Order: sequence, then structure tokens, then C-alpha cells
Amino acid sequence: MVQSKYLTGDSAAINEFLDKFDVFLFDCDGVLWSGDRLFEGTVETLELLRSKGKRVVFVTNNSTKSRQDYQKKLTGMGIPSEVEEIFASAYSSAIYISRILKLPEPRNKVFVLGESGIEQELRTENISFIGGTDPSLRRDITPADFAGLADGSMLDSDVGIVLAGLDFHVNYLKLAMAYQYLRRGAVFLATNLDSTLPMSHTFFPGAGSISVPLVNMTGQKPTALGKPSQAMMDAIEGKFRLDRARTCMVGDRLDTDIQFGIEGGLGGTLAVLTGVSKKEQWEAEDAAFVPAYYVDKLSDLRGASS
Ligand SMILES: O=C(O)[C@H](O)[C@H](O)COP(=O)(O)O
Ligand SMILES: [Mg+2]
Repeated sequence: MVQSKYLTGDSAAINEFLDKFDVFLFDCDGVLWSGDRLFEGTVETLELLRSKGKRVVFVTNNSTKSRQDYQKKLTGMGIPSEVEEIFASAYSSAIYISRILKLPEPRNKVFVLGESGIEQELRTENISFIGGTDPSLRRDITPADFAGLADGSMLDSDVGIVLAGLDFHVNYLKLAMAYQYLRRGAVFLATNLDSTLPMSHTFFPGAGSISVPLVNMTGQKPTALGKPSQAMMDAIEGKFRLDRARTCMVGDRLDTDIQFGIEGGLGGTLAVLTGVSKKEQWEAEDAAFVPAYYVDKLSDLRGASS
């Protein structure tokens, strides 16, 4: 059975681990921070890696923010970054729609379940959309809505895609609209399928839990563009000419981050215990993915001799 090597407190093992890699792909929620609370030692740990000449790339499934929003958040937390070093699921979804799916106009409009991060990235790719943060949809469904959805008079005939991400304002009306578009043949996409969002030392509904009602109603599974989909890995490799053998994925979730790194053929994966997954999960006999290494928290890497 594959064993995960515990690095916390073992400076020789930490040095050996760091020497194996030139690039570190960092998940964000549950690794760097919990919501807006930065984990202690995160800034110093990233500074240590950069001082050793390591490239740091941020790879998040959280679709509520655009890459620009993330750059502002990182900078505000004392972590300098370039937009080019940030890959988020809203960005990879917009790229997929505009450059891979490429539905013929005008049927390439998107009905969005999600927040402004998705809207900003769709705008950047000149993709038209409705829904999302539209305040007119943040209300109870009415008898007129039932009638308008049934006869289609309330639907936009140019919508050819439903994109479901993390939506803090999801409601019955929006799910009903998304479902009607899917019944009419719209392509079903999801930014990511994380079941939960780690926040404030507990968990909240994740993006995957927003799209589940639509899966239940249609019997269809969406194409998901975040981790563990390799769409983001290919984009990162293309941008930075990665040597995958010298690249390590750092994450808190087995079925996104660690799976993403393993299926991407990276040289290694490092799990942290400050987010979703627990070590009992990868120590289980039937564990599907086992991180090559793990630490209690990211800042344990500072145990390396500088
Ligand atoms: O529900 C979600 O979208 C995810 O839990 C969350 O945002 C994951 O973000 P990551 O850990 O990939 O930064
Ligand atoms: Mg995470």
C-alpha cells in the first residue's frame, strides 16, 4: 500500500523534499487561508520558497473570484503575485467555453449559477451571459414564472450553456431556469465539483453542491473545468513550460488537489491538514489517491534549514 511521508518536524526530510521540485502549485482555500483568514506563517513560507528560486503558482477551484480579484486578495494578504501566476476555475471555464467548446453564435450565451468571478472571466473572453449576480433573480418564484418557464417566454433563446459554480445566492427560481435550459439542450458545465467549502473551521455547501439538484433532475453530469480536470494543468504547463517531474501540487483535498497532481503526472503531491481531507482518508485500504507527502500545516515547510 502506498505510504504518505510525514514531513512535519523533520528538517532533513523537508530539505530533501524541497530540493526535488522547481515549481509548487498551491491550492488556496484550506491551504493558504480559510475564507479571509490567512493561516499563520503562509507569507513567510512562500517567501522561503521564492528565496530558494522556486516558482509559485496559485491553482484554486473557488469560482467566486476572477484572477484579478485573487491577485488583489493575495497582495492584500502580503503575498505578491502576478495575474499570470493565478489559475482559477472561473478562468478555466471561460477559456473552455471561448476556445474549446466554441458554440456558434448566437447560441453560445451562458446561463450562470455563480458569483462575479465567473461573470468577470466570461466578459474578458467576450462571452455573453445572463443570471449570475443579477439581482432580479434573487426572489421567490411566482405563478407568472412557472407559466413563463413552461411556455419558454421567460427564457432567452440564445442560451446554449448552463455553467454552475459556487453561488451564495442560489434559489428555486434560478435552479428552475437552469433546468429548463438544460431540458432544451443547453450544454451542462460546472466550474468545479467540490462538495464543501472549508471556512471558519467548518464546512459549507461547495460548488458541487450547487449543481447537484440539476444532476438529480437531468440525470446528466456536468463537464467540470476545475481540479482534478487536467484542463487547468495543461494551461499551466503551456504557460510555464513545466517539467512535470519537478513540479509539486500542494492541496487540502484528496479528490481535487491530490488527484489533480497524481493524474497530471507531477513529480509529487503534498497534502496539508488545515482544510478538507484527513489523513485517515488516505491511510484507508481503499484510498483512491494518496499524497506522496503530508504536513500538519503549510508553514511546517519552514522547518527546512534556510
Ligand atoms: O466549493 C468550492 O468551490 C470549493 O470548496 C473551494 O472554493 C475550493 O477552493 P480551493 O480549495 O480549490 O482553493
Ligand atoms: Mg482547497
